[in-house]
Amino acid sequence: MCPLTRLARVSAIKVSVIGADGRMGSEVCRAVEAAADTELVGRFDHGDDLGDLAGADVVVEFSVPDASAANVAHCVERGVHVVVGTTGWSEDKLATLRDQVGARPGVGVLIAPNFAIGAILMMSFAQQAARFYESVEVVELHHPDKVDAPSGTAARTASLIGAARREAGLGDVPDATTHDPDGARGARVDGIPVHALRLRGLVAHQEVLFGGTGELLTIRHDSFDRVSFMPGVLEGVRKVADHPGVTVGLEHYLGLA
Ligand SMILES: NC(=O)C1=CN([C@@H]2O[C@H](COP(=O)(O)OP(=O)(O)OC[C@H]3O[C@@H](n4cnc5c(N)ncnc54)[C@H](O)[C@@H]3O)[C@@H](O)[C@H]2O)C=CC1
Ligand SMILES: O=C(O)C1=N[C@H](C(=O)O)C[C@H](O)C1
Repeated sequence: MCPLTRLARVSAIKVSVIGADGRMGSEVCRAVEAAADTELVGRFDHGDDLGDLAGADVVVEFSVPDASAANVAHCVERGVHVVVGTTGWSEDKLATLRDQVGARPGVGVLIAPNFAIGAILMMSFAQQAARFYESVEVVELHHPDKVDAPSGTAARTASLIGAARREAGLGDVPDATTHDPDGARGARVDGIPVHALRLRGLVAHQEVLFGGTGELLTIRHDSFDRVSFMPGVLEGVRKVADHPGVTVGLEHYLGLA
């Protein structure tokens, strides 16, 4: 860390939250207010003028997939670091963001499909296991108010598994299905079947099932409460300034990638 950055960190990190009235945004506001080294300076939601972002050093963005890219671009243009939890970051959107951030050297953007430490480990374990199993499917389970499917976590998990399988020279997952008019076999992400369940009472859950001859390995993670995401969000807020450019996945801040 450069001496100037260390000096700046003596005072609390000024944080604004976009999507502050939402389930995650409101939890983030509470966590930022409760932490000794962060100060909540701004709360923004749909229809608000983001302006100078209330003078924030770091913005935390949890809105909706259709709005996130424009919100993040607004922050980057003003030289403000951003920690993004919103889903829906396609390769195209990421490429545009990388260009925007490239024009603002020193600005850091963290895009994390999931901030829960157990979910990050689940993805890492799944990536490790992928080359050993002929079959794999991802099942994500969420609250029924979630607007996107499959979840960002499931899509990322499937992409990591797909890449690991290709690297290991594995072919397609075995599946004799020829007749599935209603899509009962789920979606495919990078060739990996992904199934999305929506049930009242749930928060955020995922199973990754690996099948081999005579055995099944199941890796499961459950977030029972949105507080599970907060240590990861705060870690992102503390470290984003030290990671200029665009980073996808909190694992890169945790020494796991
Ligand atoms: N990365 C992670 O660990 C997690 C990510 N998420 C993701 O975060 C996002 C938000 O999830 P929830 O908080 O459950 O949704 P939510 O629907 O409760 O909150 C979204 C908020 O964004 C606001 N909003 C809508 N359009 C906006 C705009 N143009 N500018 C600013 N604010 C706007 C809404 O009014 C609402 O208050 C989703 O994409 C979800 O998948 C959710 C949980 C954990
Ligand atoms: O909408 C949610 O709730 C969640 N969204 C993220 C996702 O789509 O992966 C993270 C977590 O699963 C909760």
